Amino acid sequence: MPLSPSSISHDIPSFPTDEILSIQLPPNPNNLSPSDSLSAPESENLRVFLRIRPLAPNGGGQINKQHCKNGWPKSKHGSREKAKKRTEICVSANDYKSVTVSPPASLQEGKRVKTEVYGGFSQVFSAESTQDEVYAKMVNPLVEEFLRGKSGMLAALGPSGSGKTHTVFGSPREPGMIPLALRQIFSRTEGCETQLSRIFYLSMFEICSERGKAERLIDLFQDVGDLCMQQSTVKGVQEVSVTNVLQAESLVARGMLKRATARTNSNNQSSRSQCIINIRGSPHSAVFTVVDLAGAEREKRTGNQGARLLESNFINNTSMVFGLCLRSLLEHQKNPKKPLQKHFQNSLILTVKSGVEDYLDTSFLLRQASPYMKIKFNNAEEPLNLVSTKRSFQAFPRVERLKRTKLSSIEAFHVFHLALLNTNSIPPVALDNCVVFGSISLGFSFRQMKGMELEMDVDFLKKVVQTVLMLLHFTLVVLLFGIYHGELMIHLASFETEALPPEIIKPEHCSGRPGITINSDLKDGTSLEEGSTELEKERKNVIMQNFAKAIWNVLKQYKEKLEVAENQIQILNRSLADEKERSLGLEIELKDLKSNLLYEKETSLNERVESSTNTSAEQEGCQYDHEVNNAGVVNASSITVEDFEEQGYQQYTNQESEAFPRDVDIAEDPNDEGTDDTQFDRNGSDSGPSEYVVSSTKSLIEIRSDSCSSVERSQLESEEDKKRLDQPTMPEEGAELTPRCDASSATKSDSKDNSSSRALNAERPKRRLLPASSILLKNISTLEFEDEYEKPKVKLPVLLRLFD
Ligand SMILES: Nc1ncnc2c1ncn2[C@@H]1O[C@H](COP(=O)(O)OP(=O)(O)OP(=O)(O)O)[C@@H](O)[C@H]1O
Repeated sequence: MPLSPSSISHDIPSFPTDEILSIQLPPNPNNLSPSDSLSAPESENLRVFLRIRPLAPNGGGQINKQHCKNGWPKSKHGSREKAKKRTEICVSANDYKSVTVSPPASLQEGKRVKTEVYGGFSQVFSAESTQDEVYAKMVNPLVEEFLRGKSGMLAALGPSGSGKTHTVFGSPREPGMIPLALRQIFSRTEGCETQLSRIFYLSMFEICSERGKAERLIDLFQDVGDLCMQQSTVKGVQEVSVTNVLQAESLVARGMLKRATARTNSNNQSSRSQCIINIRGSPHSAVFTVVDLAGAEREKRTGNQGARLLESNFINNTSMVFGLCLRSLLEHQKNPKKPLQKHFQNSLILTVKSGVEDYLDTSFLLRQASPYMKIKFNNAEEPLNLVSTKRSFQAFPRVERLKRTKLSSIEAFHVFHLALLNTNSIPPVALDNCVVFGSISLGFSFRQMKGMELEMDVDFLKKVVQTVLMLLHFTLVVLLFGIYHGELMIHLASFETEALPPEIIKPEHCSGRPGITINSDLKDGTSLEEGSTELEKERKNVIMQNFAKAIWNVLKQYKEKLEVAENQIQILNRSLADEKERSLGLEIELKDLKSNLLYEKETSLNERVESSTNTSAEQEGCQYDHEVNNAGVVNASSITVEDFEEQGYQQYTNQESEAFPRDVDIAEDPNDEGTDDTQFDRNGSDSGPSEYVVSSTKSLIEIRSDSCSSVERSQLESEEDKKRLDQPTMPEEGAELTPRCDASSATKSDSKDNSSSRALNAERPKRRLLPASSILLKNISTLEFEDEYEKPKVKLPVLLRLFD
């Protein structure tokens, strides 16, 4: 049973892109920090402290008896009520981790503001807490880390007059975090043997607004004019070396004197700038940074106008952008696969005022900042010397350049994080104006978009792989291998390793990546690099192996399919040869049938002609006793129907009657010669058909034919003849022919026979024979035929169609 082409299976599997892409790979060592490869990262939240400023005897920080220069005069209306309010508080510590914020009664009624509890702080410092307590719990760990070589940062954030500056710098009676830290630093190094180990470098500068239009960077230790910012780096900041705590404290005090402050309705000595202080151990050691941010202000509260108002706008903008940056870090928490790497010990101190008048400021800050506690970092242990390496870099790339560079999200966060935390160069830039922060934020969005681009690339690649393979199968497997393992990997690699700013290049960023080198003096970094390179090699091997396996499976499947297809082709070839043989046989059969048909036609025509000849003879008065003894086969190949029709029936009839034996017997009873029912009376040789009177009531002509005759054709012809017979000129049955020929005359005229009849027939036009032949055909059609080719005749149309 030959297989039909439709039965061939076409379910060739598509390229297993999904299988390949779902291959589980070991983690990329490039994405791991050195500590990751050694031990599980220690996750840690951003430490957020809260300090509640006590109520001032005169009403918090609003101690003005005389209104400030650039502020609206305070309204004296309702001062009694306000004095009463000053004794009320809006925030109180529940325990060392949470506070309750209660709105004033007036707000509770009108605006349905509810009491809120904020928890999760690293430590809540109540209004009664002292500077030492705050230092001990908040700054002491940072300083300890700093002395062990790990950088750290503390930033103070809060509304104006909430005690940021008081906390950071303090007063001579209540020294703040900086003086206390300096004391601790120098006290710990007193026992050191070498002088060098007791030298520390201090720098202090501020970023303030210049009439609300631009930012100014001012070195607070030296009068060297405004600092400039090059490639997002503050250039020209002077580091002053100090060898004892007194030097350091006096230096800081001098800087504080220089810092821009102004009296506002909220604070007698309100800071008008962001102030950054760096303490560095040695040229190649960690940095401890403290940031005293300018507090957000409410115009209504401060009553600022003019230059103060412009300052307020600047301060509020920077505070807002700082908050946005922290929120970006928060957003990053949603991606559990890419935790933030923390290279610095960092803390945030929130300061709030506890007065009921300050409810809005306090509530707003806590609402805004409490989520910051959820910011998580993975502790990334940093080699001691790395800080110094970082320190040696002078240029931090411009923000514009960041937009062009390709970084993974994690690296983008490194940029931001370092911008936030690396106070050697970044915070001055990061905090100086909203544009810089905004740009960093934009840069981050750009990174996220790049991440999307990567996903799109993978999806697109999948589609391309599937589509192209459907068309080109094997040939493109190799090419796709190149695309997948070459371009995609290259893309990923470039995505990850596109030039990082040198300042933030860390061993975990650089190891094993081409084009990025680590400072050769980093012994730890070098070993890490080697280990990481090996890991990456191993990872690449796994990728290659898995990919090769997938390709191998595909090729195997295709080979099987190919074998099946080849078998099917062989089967089809065999069945095709059989069909050809069959068709050849049928062709031969058809030829035979054609020749038989032709012969039959000729036979029938001959009979017609003979009949007509007999009729003519009878018409001439001669009664024929026509007996044909010859039997034979017509050589059909020498005759065609067309020739026959062209040359006339008669001619062929005559020739055939002589040349070929006939298979047709027209038997007539010799005894009935004289009384033959078929009598032809003839008036003369020239008599036309109109003169014939045929008596055919007892026509006993028997025609036996061995050869087949086309029934259909006979029927058609008989129909034509019928029409002719039905013509009114036809004689009726029983009608007698006149003149009548008797049998004797017919016998006599037998000698004349053929020659004379031939001559007559040759002259006689074709039409004149028709009535007689029609009669004959009519009779023939009523006779029974023994037709051995009956069956092939039925099949003829089918065969003919086959050879069309
Ligand atoms: N914990 C505290 N104990 C006693 N007095 C405090 C405390 N905190 C702040 N003060 C006092 O409150 C006043 C305002 O404090 P401070 O100047 O530090 O506020 P600030 O947050 O820095 O304001 P700004 O943002 O306007 O600079 C100061 O006179 C300060 O002495």
